[in-house]
Amino acid sequence: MKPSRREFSSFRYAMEGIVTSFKMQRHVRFHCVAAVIVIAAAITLSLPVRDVALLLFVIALVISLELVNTAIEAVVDLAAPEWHRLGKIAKDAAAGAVLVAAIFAAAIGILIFYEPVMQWLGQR
Ligand SMILES: Nc1ncnc2c1ncn2[C@@H]1O[C@H](COP(=O)(O)OP(=O)(O)OP(=O)(O)O)[C@@H](O)[C@H]1O
Repeated sequence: MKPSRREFSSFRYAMEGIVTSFKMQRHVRFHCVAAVIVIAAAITLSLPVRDVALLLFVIALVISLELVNTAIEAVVDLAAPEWHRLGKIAKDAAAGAVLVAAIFAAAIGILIFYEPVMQWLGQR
């Protein structure tokens, strides 16, 4: 079935959201660069498919939460340009969600990469 014009527009708007977030937020850029490095390292070290799948999952989780964080920041700035207690709660909680995902993603990365990296260093 051919995608309709409406579906194509939704996809284009979603892509615009990703690109805008990438341009606006240095944390999004940082996590995208980190993701490319992690994927390149996983390919170089020929990690098992399940490990690569888990890495792709946590990368998607962190970057998705970064995009949600951008959305919440924009909505708060629109609704409460001046300081507001609820605006602070919304922005801090959204940033906290990214932080929690990033910490667990780093922990998963260490667990997955530790042994292959040690083996690789031992061969040199
Ligand atoms: N309208 C507001 N009302 C209350 N507190 C706010 C408001 N705007 C920002 N803050 C506080 O300032 C912090 C930083 O907000 P800001 O919008 O500058 O995002 P940021 O964390 O600097 O993100 P980035 O650097 O990715 O733009 C928030 O986490 C929140 O604690």
